[in-house]
Amino acid sequence: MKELRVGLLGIGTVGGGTYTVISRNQADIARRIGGKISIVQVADRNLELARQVTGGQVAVTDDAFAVVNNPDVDVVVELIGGYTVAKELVLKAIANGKHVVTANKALLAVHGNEIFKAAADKGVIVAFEAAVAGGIPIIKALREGLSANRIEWVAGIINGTTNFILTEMRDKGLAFADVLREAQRLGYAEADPTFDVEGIDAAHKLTIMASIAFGMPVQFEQAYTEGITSLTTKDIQYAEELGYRIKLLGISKKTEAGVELRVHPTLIPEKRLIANVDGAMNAVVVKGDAVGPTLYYGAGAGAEPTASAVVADLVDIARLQGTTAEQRVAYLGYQLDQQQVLPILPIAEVQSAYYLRLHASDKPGVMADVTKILADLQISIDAMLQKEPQEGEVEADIVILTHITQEKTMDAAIARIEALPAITGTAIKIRMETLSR
Ligand SMILES: NC(=O)c1ccc[n+]([C@@H]2O[C@H](COP(=O)([O-])OP(=O)(O)OC[C@H]3O[C@@H](n4cnc5c(N)ncnc54)[C@H](O)[C@@H]3O)[C@@H](O)[C@H]2O)c1
Ligand SMILES: N[C@@H](CCO)C(=O)O
Ligand code: NA
Repeated sequence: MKELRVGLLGIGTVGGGTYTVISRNQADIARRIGGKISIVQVADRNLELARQVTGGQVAVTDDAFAVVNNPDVDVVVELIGGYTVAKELVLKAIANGKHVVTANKALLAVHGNEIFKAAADKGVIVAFEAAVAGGIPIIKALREGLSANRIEWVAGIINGTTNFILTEMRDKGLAFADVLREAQRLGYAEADPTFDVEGIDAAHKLTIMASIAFGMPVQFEQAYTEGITSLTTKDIQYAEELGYRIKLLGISKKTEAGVELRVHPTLIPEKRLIANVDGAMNAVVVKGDAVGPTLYYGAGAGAEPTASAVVADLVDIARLQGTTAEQRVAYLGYQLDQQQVLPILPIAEVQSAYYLRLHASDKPGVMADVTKILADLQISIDAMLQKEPQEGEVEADIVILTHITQEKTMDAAIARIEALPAITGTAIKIRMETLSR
C-alpha cells in the first residue's frame, strides 16, 4: 500500500480540522486512493496545542523549518497563514522537492506567480482548493469542470465573516462589533479581521479565481477593494424595501476594454439564489459561454469545511504522485507560458447600475434639481424612494436606483448633486448587479 507522508505546519483552526478529518476518515480515504495519508510531523509554535490535538500520536515541533527539511515528508501542508514566514516555508519546501498544499489565499494572491514558477521548475504540485471559498470545490470547477468554456464572468460571496455580519445585522439588528466578535469566536475571521471587513480577503480569493478564469497571472495589487465598515442598517433596510439584498460581492468580468476585478458591497435582486446565501455560507456564480451560469454553494470557512478541501488536495496528490507536469492540471488552469497579461480596468472605467441615498432638506424643487443633473449626464433613473424625516431628524432621505452608467459619470453626477444647497452631507453610493447577463 502506497503512503503519502504529510508534514503539517500550523494546527490551529484549519490545521486542527485537517488532523481530525484525516484521522476520522482514514479508512474511507484509503479505499478511494488505494493508499494511506499519514501525518508524520506537526509544527506549531504553540507546542502545547500541537501536543493536545495530536494526543501524542505524532512527532511535534515548534520549528516549521524542521518539517520542511524532513526527508520523510512528501507533502508540506501550510496552514499558518501570513505572507512572510509562510512564503519562506513554501519556497523552501518546493526547493526541497516537496509538494505543497496551502489554504493561504493572501500568500497566493500576492506571491502566486513566483511560487508557481518555482514549483514548475521543480516539477512539484502546489494545491490550494482551501484558499478559495473553503470547502466549496470551486478551484476544481474552474480549472477542470468548466475547462471547455470561455469564462465570461465570476461573481461570489467569498468571505464568510462579512456575510455572517451582514446577515446578523439584517435579521437581528445587531451591532457590527458584536457580530464580528462572534465570527471570531466561531473561527471564521482572519488573524487580522480588517482583512475580512475591508474586503481584502475577498479580493485575495477573487484574484485567484480571476486568474484561473481568464488565464492571466495573479494581480492582487490591481484589484479594487471596498469593505462593509461604512454600510448602515438603514441602507440594508431601504434596499430590502426596493426588492434587493446587499452582499459583499467579488466580481470579475472580461470586457473588451479589460478585466474588471472588484470587491464591494452590492445590491442584488432578492430573487437571485445568491441573494439568499446567508450566514457564513459562500456561493460563487460562474458564467461560461457554453454552459451558461453555474452556481456553487457551501461552507467557505470553519475548521472541518476548510479541512475538507485540504484533504481533497492531499487525495489528488496521492493519486498524481509519479506523474509528469504534462499529465497534471496547470496550477492556474492555463499553462504558465500561455497566460496573457490582460489590462485590469480602473474602477472609474467600470459600468454599473447604482443605488444612491441623499440627505435633503424638504425644500420644493430639490427632486427636480437632482433629476436634472442625472438627465444632463444621461444617467437614467430606474426607481426612486422618498423617506419622510425620521424621529428627531429634519431632513428626508431620497433613494434613487439608476440604470447602467460608467463609474466616473456617476461620480461626476454625485459631485454636482452634493453641491446643491438643499443636499446635506455626502451621498451614499452602492453598486448594483443583476447577475443575469
Ligand atoms: N479559519 C478558516 O475558516 C479558514 C478558511 C480558509 C482558509 N484559511 C486560511 O488558513 C490559514 C490558517 O488559518 P487558521 O484560521 O487555521 O489560523 P489559526 O490562527 O487558527 O492557526 C494558525 C496556527 O499556526 C501557528 N503558527 C503561526 N505561525 C507559526 C510559525 N511561524 N511556526 C509554527 N506555527 C505557527 C499558530 O500557533 C496557530 O496554531 C490562513 O492562511 C487562513 O487564511 C482559514
Ligand atoms: N476569513 C475567511 C476564512 C475563509 O477563507 C472568511 O471569513 O471567509
Ligand atoms: Na474551495
